[in-house]
Amino acid sequence: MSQTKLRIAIQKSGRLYEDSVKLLAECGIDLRNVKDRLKTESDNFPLEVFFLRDDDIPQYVEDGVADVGIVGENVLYEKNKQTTIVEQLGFGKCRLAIAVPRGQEYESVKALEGKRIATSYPFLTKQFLSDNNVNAEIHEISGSVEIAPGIGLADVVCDLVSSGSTLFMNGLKEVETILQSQSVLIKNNKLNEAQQQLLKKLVFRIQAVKKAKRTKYVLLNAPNDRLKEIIALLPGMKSPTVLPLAQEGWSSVHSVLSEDTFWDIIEQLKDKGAQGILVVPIEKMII
Ligand SMILES: Nc1ncnc2c1ncn2[C@@H]1O[C@H](COP(=O)(O)OP(=O)(O)OP(=O)(O)O)[C@@H](O)[C@H]1O
Ligand SMILES: O=P(O)(O)OC[C@H]1O[C@H](OP(=O)(O)OP(=O)(O)O)[C@H](O)[C@@H]1O
Ligand SMILES: [Mg+2]
Repeated sequence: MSQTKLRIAIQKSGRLYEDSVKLLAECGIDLRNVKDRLKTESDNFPLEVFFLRDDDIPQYVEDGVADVGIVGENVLYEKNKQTTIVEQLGFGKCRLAIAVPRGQEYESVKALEGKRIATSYPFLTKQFLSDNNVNAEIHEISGSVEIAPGIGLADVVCDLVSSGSTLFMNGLKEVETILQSQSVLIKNNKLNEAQQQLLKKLVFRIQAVKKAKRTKYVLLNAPNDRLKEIIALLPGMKSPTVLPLAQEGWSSVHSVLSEDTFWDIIEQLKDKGAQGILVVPIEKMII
């Protein structure tokens, strides 16, 4: 009997391609010949990879042509297919927003009444308008949305924004955020037992990579007479490791710190007499 493989759909090229392939690599999954291929597989994990347009990924996962997929929440909610989010992946962060010409006054969503809105996200735009009881005309276009007001195609746009520089360059200002988005791993709703087991393995690895990215390994030298205070500042995975230094009266302390509290704790450690603080990245973190 042939071995079950998990089939994953990722973007063929574009904003999510590199991060998706990198994530698989960080999970220790080697892919054969990625370049210019529409399909490939791994030699060291039972995984087949399909490279697709991101717009098609939710449909393929709903249909079970692919078991799982990596796609932006913006596309996932726009396509409105029956799939389940398994894990947020933290890349491709952007927002879907409404923008109007910079010189135009805008007080509330009512200002959109009767306007022509250019967007590649008709479903989400319609939903936003109807939630706000606004009637407007939607013009669906597949790209270069931000130039629409400048060429007389529309009065307003609803498109993805990250740094805001595309809006700025086209003389537009952001007035409403419809959705905050990042890439997510989605799954088909009817995976069999074998597929679910493989997905569990993949998610376990993804979570270990994600945790490691949020944490740092810290090594420092502490004077023994302040060791207690220094240890009290450090969480560690269970508790910090303490080893005697060759120089009497000093210890080496090792711990794991989360990115959120990192700088704050480092400052306090210095105040308490810690020296020679080394901060090292962690590749994987399994708790
Ligand atoms: N400026 C941005 N910053 C961060 N993430 C973004 C940005 N623009 C888009 N994204 C995210 O990346 C995804 C892919 O964007 P991209 O521009 O590559 O899409 P596309 O041109 O529709 O690609 P495809 O050819 O696969 O249809 C978007 O759906 C969104 O989730
Ligand atoms: O706020 P910013 O940082 O300027 O990013 C926003 C732009 O990024 C995306 O397009 P992309 O550059 O991916 O090109 P595309 O039009 O080919 O999708 C999006 O459609 C916006 O146009
Ligand atoms: Mg697309």
